[in-house]
Amino acid sequence: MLSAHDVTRSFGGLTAVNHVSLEIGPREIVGLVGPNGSGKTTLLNLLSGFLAPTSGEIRFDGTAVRARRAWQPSRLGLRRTFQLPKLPARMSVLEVMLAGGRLPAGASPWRSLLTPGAVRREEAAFIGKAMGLLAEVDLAGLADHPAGGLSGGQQKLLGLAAALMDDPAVLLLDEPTAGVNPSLRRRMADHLRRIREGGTALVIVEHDMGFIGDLCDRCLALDKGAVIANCRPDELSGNQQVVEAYLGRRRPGVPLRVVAGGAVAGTVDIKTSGARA
Ligand SMILES: Nc1ncnc2c1ncn2[C@@H]1O[C@H](COP(=O)(O)OP(=O)(O)OP(=O)(O)O)[C@@H](O)[C@H]1O
Repeated sequence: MLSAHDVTRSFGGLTAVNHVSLEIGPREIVGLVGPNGSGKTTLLNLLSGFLAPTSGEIRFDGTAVRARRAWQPSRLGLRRTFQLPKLPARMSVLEVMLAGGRLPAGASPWRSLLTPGAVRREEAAFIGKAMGLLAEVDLAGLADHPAGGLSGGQQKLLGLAAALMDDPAVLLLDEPTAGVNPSLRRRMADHLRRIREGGTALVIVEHDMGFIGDLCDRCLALDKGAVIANCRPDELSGNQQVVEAYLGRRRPGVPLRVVAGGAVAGTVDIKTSGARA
């Protein structure tokens, strides 16, 4: 459905994404993991049509995704969230939601004049959908508040809810759990599973390996811009290349610090901080 064909993206002399080819299938949940600076966000930007590749091509259902035509990726059914969302501060939470979706057909002035009852019903359904999505992320009570007044975690949740207004075919999420409290993280995981059941494929950049293990069917691990593993989340810790990417090359006698645990039994939490051997 969504695919990358030998995609490279450079910034000056730095190659952030290096000859990556991949395929995301319908209703798949795929995690993008890797150490800091390994190219995850750049790859997400490329897949979502937010950034153009230096070489190679991104395709969605056979159509080339064109970053230069800003409206095209979302028309195709690709939506994304940001690591640090920049929401219009003065718009209310509900207005941000309504701006996230395509307007009902009633937006046409002629239709509003000729069939006002039908238009009112469509608008009520549109607002009802927005309120339902806000309720899923505990923000329905803040619908009239300015979006700029929300906490960082709440702004991320609003970004997620707004991205769902159009029922995207593929939703790409950049670190969705950063700044979100643990109980809401669990609800977010349930919510993302329901989104998949509704027919949307998910690509998730995330450092929380418990969240990844809990949710993803498959993981792509990146190192220095290249894909070094394409496997189930529980297979990551047994992959020597992945372990070395996180921890650095093993010196003789220095144990690998891969710590079992995380949010779900059987998943593996690869600790990155201060762990370079
Ligand atoms: N717009 C840009 N201009 C120059 N260099 C960039 C730009 N965007 C990313 N890079 C560089 O590309 C490399 C990959 O960055 P990227 O943000 O994709 O990594 P990441 O895996 O998402 O990192 P993190 O986990 O820390 O968010 C880094 O060296 C980064 O400095």
